[in-house]
Amino acid sequence: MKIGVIGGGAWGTALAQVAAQGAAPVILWAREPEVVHSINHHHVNELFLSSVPLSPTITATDDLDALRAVDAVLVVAPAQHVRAVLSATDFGSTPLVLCAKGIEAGTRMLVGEVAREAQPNAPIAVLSGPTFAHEVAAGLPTAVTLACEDAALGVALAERLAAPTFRTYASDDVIGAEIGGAVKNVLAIGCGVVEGARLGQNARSALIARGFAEMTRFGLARGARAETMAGLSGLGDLVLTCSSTSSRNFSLGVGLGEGRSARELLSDRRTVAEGAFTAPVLRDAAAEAGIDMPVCEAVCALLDGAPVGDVIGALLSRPLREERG
Ligand SMILES: NC(=O)c1ccc[n+]([C@@H]2O[C@H](COP(=O)([O-])OP(=O)(O)OC[C@H]3O[C@@H](n4cnc5c(N)ncnc54)[C@H](O)[C@@H]3O)[C@@H](O)[C@H]2O)c1
Ligand SMILES: O=P(O)(O)OC[C@H](O)CO
Repeated sequence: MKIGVIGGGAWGTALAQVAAQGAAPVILWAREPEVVHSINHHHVNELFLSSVPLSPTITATDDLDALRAVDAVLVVAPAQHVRAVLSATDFGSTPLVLCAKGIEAGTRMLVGEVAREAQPNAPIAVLSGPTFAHEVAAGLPTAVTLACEDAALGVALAERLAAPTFRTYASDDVIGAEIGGAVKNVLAIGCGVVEGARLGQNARSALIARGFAEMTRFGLARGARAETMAGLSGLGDLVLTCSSTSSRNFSLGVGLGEGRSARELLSDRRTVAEGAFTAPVLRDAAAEAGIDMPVCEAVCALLDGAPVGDVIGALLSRPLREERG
């Protein structure tokens, strides 16, 4: 199975490296000419993942049509750009493995829904889990969920993408895998705020647990399974992303907690913090569906510039309730 990758950011590059194990040829589309040049001439992605030498069997291109000849395409553009890249060419019935974590602004669609609209003939799978790109590219042990409604295709993709240090777990819960990845980015911003404002480890754990309850409520309402929310692509990724400044979302939250503005923190950055885009979309989708998501609402308020003390005070002064659900 020849693999193509859309997106030459850190994650697309790391996944290309995984797919190139055993000297398999991989073709990667990158938007930035300097990324194409750096990979083809120096076997490294200087711009987004300079820490790891890449397999010489990875070829970069600026021509999306070059990916029409592969057997499966990993879609690793940021969530807000997936529609544009998938609308630029016709992938026919080539399977698309969606690796972005977010919800599209405006439509409130998950990336899978966007992909089905843009490429109606392509079977869809989702790859998600606790995966810092630099660790995966360095060959550190990692496990992910590979969700696909077509069980046979899911197993084939899981086997093709597995590597000695990259373990894939097949699932048929596509929506659950997507929702975990999208929601954890928003919660990671909240945990970063707790860190930046020095609110303590107790507060961070409380936020992870209550945030997980929100993620699960939202997931179940959209048809996800509880076991998926508690798995690699849900709780697993939530814990990772809420624990480390290696996370761009957590780091954004740290900056907010230190009193800097989202506008300042997000200006001029080349790398993506998906949670900043997903947070208001998630808040609105939850409100429309009558799903209580106070932590996500708090993150939106912080992104909008509300003082940390006011937002935390409002969260803590909510009426006491049972923990259940
Ligand atoms: N980095 C990780 O550790 C990691 C791990 C798992 C999932 N992800 C997810 O993968 C997706 C991509 O993140 P990343 O970390 O590879 O990106 P990145 O932050 O390393 O790089 C930014 C990417 O955005 C692309 N981009 C910017 N503007 C664009 C546009 N107008 N159209 C198309 N592409 C554009 C750039 O070309 C580049 O590929 C995100 O949804 C992220 O949540 C990232
Ligand atoms: O750096 P972040 O916050 O985008 O997180 C990267 C991955 O999603 C972690 O699994």
